Amino acid sequence: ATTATVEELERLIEAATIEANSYEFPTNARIYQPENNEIEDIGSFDFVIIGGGVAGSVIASRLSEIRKWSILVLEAGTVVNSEFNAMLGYTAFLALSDLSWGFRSVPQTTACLGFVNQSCRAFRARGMGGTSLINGAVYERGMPSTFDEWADITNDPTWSYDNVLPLFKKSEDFHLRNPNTPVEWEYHGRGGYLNVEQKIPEDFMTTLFLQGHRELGTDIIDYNGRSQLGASIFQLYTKNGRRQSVYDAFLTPVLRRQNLNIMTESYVTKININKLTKRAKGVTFTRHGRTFRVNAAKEVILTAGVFQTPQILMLSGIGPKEHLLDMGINVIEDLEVGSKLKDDPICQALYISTNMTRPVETLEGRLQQFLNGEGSLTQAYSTSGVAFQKSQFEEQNYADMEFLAATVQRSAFDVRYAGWTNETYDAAWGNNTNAIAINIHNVNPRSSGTVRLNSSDPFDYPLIDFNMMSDPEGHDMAVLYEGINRVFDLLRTPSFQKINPEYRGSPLPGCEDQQFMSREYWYCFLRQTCTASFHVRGTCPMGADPSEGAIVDSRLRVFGVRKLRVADSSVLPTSMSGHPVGTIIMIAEKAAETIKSDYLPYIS
Ligand SMILES: Cc1cc2nc3c(=O)[nH]c(=O)nc-3n(C[C@H](O)[C@H](O)[C@H](O)COP(=O)(O)OP(=O)(O)OC[C@H]3O[C@@H](n4cnc5c(N)ncnc54)[C@H](O)[C@@H]3O)c2cc1C
Repeated sequence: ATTATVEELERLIEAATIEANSYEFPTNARIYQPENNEIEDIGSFDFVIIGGGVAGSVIASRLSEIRKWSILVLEAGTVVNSEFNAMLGYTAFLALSDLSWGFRSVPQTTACLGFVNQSCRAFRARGMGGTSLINGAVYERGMPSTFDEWADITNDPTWSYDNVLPLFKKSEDFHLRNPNTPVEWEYHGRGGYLNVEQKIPEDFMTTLFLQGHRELGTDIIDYNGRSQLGASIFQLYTKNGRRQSVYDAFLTPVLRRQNLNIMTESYVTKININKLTKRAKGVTFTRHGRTFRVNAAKEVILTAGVFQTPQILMLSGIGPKEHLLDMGINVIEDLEVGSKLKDDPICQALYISTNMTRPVETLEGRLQQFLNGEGSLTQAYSTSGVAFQKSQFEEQNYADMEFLAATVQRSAFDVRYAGWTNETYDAAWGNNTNAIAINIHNVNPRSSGTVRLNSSDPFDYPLIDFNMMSDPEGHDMAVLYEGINRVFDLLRTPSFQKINPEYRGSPLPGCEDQQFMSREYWYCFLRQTCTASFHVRGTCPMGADPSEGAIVDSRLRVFGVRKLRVADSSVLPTSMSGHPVGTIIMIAEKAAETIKSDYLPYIS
């Protein structure tokens, strides 16, 4: 609920627009640098959690249920409490604000070629709630068989879908707002911390998207039910149309717990590990120009996200031996940390002209709708239709393509947000009018990249190399090209034909030598326009064998180091074909249950 008025929201939007259009991203973390070399000890907590993001918030909430345990969360950002942030419709503005770490990839050679410096944006947020402060709030779990595969990879049946489904349900409070959405109730939870709902009212484009898919013979499904394959409507973890960060959902209700301690603006530089016993003893962090050391009586739990979790491990001596030695860091454990970075390439540049006229909506009208929990500002994407499909190359039963429909307008802001070069954007846009875009994700790619240290200085940003669409067999490119053909199939359906769709892009810079709209042209188009979808994972994958690249075991313990767990997006051992927050929350729930069973003998 809010007491804000339309006028107050208008003022917030004005201020955020100015900030988003002028914000310069930091290129390092020097704002956290201490003023001197003194280190102050601040005592001991049972569990020290590094990073109060999605996973960190869930784990802190669940561990602090045990009143005799003291919990400390160290988070680099602050607690964010702004009415502006509640409006999902302004999500892109939040990524261009000081909530954003401002990471970018190193220059790429196989994707993001039409972006400034051939670099993909790598948005991550700081603040309690982590990247859920700036994300699209889509709630999705992936295919049930993903988790059976995780059980095989880890040799641990507790990761099978039957065993993790109760954890998904435990977190969830599902509400059916749009009755057109099929729901398989047995897969949904009620009464959990995380409200899940759909945007209302359903917009024209969503209805059209579903109708077009029906005409192609695609089932309309609950993608969080028994199968993910089909077309559907987004499930969002918003509450009455307002952003609900994972901090809002899991920690705000329990802040009164005396054993729960949260220190914001606290930047962790190192996990302190006894070199002889290889036991994590505690953590060093900086805060307001000073350096502190805190002891972890039971464990250190690392949830600093997919880029900074591996960075902190490497700074602490856990990582690929050669790389650590190059950086002048003493090696405590030689593990392939940061060596399997994965993100899903997304092509958002397939703009299609239509004869659709948009309903005229005033800002005041949209804000009024938002205050009633409805309308375009309650969702990050312009429409709610989504389809998960299998390409001809997918040998198992996973979705490897995701399609979203968007209504779009030519906008300098989009260029800035995505990091396009103007030339590529202008050519992709071409002569479009009343455009829509059908976005294509490859949600099960084979290519992977790396996260490495830039130096041994904890205030340098890590080096992020996505290396998307680089697999030698060309599988990822072939899937995306099939995606382009499927978009044109959708546009040929009777429902879409009514809006007179037409491709009116111009030849892209760098692709002039290819015959326009030939297969070779589209391959070039994809390399120029595909970028990261921010569903990054896998920098510390879970597995059974560190010699095969696993960093944590099935109980999320770092191999070879005692009293240290990793429990965030870094540990996903495979893709879960889509938007990861639902799965990361489940992993965090499982981490908390595992820790409880390790320390409390009466819990099995
Ligand atoms: C623009 C955008 C849209 C997205 N949309 C969706 C979506 O709709 N649905 C979905 O499922 N996923 C979405 N995602 C992805 C999703 O938000 C992330 O996968 C998820 O938040 C990762 O959770 P995490 O716990 O691993 O890390 P985070 O949530 O990123 O949390 C890590 C926390 O650690 C803190 N931290 C890092 N380093 C330090 C340090 N040295 N010291 C102290 N604290 C530190 C950070 O400040 C942060 O708060 C989106 C991402 C982006 C960027």
